[in-house]
Amino acid sequence: MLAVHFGAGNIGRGFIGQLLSQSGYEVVFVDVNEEIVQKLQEKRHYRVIIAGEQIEEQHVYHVTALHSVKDHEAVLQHIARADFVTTAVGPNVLPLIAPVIAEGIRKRLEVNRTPVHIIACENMIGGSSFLKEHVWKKLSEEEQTMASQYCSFPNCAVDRIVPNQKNEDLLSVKVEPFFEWVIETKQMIGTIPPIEGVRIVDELPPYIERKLFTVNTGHALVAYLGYYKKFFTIHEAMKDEEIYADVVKALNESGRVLIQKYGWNADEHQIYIKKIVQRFTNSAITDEVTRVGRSPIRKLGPNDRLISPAKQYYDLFHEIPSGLVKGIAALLQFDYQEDTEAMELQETIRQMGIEGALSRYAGLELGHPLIAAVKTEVAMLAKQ
Ligand SMILES: NC(=O)c1ccc[n+]([C@@H]2O[C@H](COP(=O)([O-])OP(=O)(O)OC[C@H]3O[C@@H](n4cnc5c(N)ncnc54)[C@H](O)[C@@H]3O)[C@@H](O)[C@H]2O)c1
Ligand SMILES: O=P(O)(O)OC[C@@H](O)[C@@H](O)[C@H](O)[C@H](O)CO
Repeated sequence: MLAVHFGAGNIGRGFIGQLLSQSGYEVVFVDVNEEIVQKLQEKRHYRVIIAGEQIEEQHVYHVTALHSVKDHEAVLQHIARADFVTTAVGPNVLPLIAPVIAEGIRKRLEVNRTPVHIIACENMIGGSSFLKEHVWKKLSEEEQTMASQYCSFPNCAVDRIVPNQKNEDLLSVKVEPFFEWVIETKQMIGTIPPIEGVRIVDELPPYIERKLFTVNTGHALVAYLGYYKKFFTIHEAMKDEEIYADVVKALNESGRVLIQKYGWNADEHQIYIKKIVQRFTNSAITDEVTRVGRSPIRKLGPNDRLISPAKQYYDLFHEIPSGLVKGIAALLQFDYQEDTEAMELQETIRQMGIEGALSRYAGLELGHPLIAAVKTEVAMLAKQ
């Protein structure tokens, strides 16, 4: 059994690769980082350090790697044989890897007419569908028709906090104990081969929105408010009583939307929120606010973790969700110089103002009541 996984980074090694390997798959990572690729080829093994109240080590075997440009032909051959093709490269990179996946599918159609599941494990709604759109652009109509019989792109939600790594050896990954991987079966071709620990559901939207609008919404608030107050890590920022209270407030707002929209049980959702808030306080991992706040333009998107729940809240309840609005205001202050999106966002705010930036990146129409609320919150933050 073979899995080809694009992106041997934090979540790739620390979660997807680990689960696939433990489920009996030979895992071939594909990456552009030559150092990581070489080390994986050499060692064919790495450690996952599970850091909670206790520290536990798990060993991941039967892994290797290919360079996505230098080993192009080998990547295609592996896609042609794989049972799974998975990705964890970041939403903005999916269009860049789509051409090689399309070529791999083309090769596969020549030599192997069995189903393959192509799954984007990214923090976004409809990640695999988005990848499919880009792959399809590279195939002819005839190839698309053939590929439709064998290649499915099930959407999924993945959850495990994996910080940037600072270990002695390059391949080890320190992760939190919690994990969740939910895959949607709708429109799947054939049955999904078993992967240990994966939950299979008919319809993904309730699960991906619950994850993105709780874990990632809360995480974004801690990151941006923490950065604003000059905290270095997420767990340090969570010790600030005001930030803690702001996170809980915003999660109750997104929770109100999720409960109303999907019928989640209110008491169970409170337990879910508590568990997530507790995960953010884990001091056994060092997760920098700048990692969690990375790519603020992506995070300001209309379907992403702050704007989508805020807009849905306003549309459903005709009230301003002041906790979520504070998170958006804090995002607009994120001026981390090493983050190119943060720099672009700051430049846009300088040129077009907050209203212009929210209209351009968040898709809020000029005059939307959320814009005025964000502006008020930005002014309040400035007074602190
Ligand atoms: N880290 C987490 O806690 C976490 C949890 C859940 C989901 N995710 C999602 O997983 C994705 C990856 O996040 P991450 O934290 O692992 O990031 P990361 O930067 O650690 O890993 C991304 C990897 O992709 C590789 N890459 C970049 N361009 C590539 C290309 N063209 N071809 C092949 N590989 C390429 C990079 O070299 C890197 O190794 C993101 O969408 C993120 O939202 C992350
Ligand atoms: O990966 P991003 O940039 O979309 O979001 C940053 C973090 O919130 C994220 O990586 C979480 O750690 C992860 O989603 C937990 O499952």
